[in-house]
Amino acid sequence: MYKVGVLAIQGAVSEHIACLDRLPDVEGLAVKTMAEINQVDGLILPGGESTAMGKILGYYNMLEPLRTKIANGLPVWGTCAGLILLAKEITGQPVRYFSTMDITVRRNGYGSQLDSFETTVSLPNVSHGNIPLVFIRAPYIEKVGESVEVLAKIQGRIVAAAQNNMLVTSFHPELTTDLSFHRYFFEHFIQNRAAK
Ligand SMILES: NC(=O)CC[C@H](N)C(=O)O
Repeated sequence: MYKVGVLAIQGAVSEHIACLDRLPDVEGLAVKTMAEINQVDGLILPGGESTAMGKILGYYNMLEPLRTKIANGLPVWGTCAGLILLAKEITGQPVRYFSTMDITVRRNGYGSQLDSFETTVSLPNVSHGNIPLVFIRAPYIEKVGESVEVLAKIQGRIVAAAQNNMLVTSFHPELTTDLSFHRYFFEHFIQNRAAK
């Protein structure tokens, strides 16, 4: 049984856990402390509000130790606000959080009119069927470094990417019934890594 944590500070935590628990061999756990994070095989940074999560992580002195764990290879998947926490650059704002992934992200990148929308995409590398995507005040990735793999683009904008042990999506797979991205994170970032 693999343990996958969901950082339970704020945001869409229980939805991710429900998806993880539907995967064979996976137990989803809400994690709040470094002691709890040290027990898991992988970590999801959920959607929510990156500013609030960053402040609380700072308040509990978790930014540095968690950054070190991610830099040392902890498999991590940032959805939406979680993507912002991992980005090295955030357009128009000086504050950075873990700053481990070589991407430049634009917060609330779809503006007020298209604050939230849904679409579907075909990503043969991730799943055979069409994948439903839910965007909620979503960021998008403006620029990626050389060692970043772009996984998905919508309307010409990068919305999913990977680098080493890090996966990011600007949408919310945990708000759909489709498990493609949860399975992809588990199989490619956690299970394969453990087998190496
Ligand atoms: N759904 C989300 O996670 C939204 C992210 C939020 N707009 C932020 O900037 O942190």
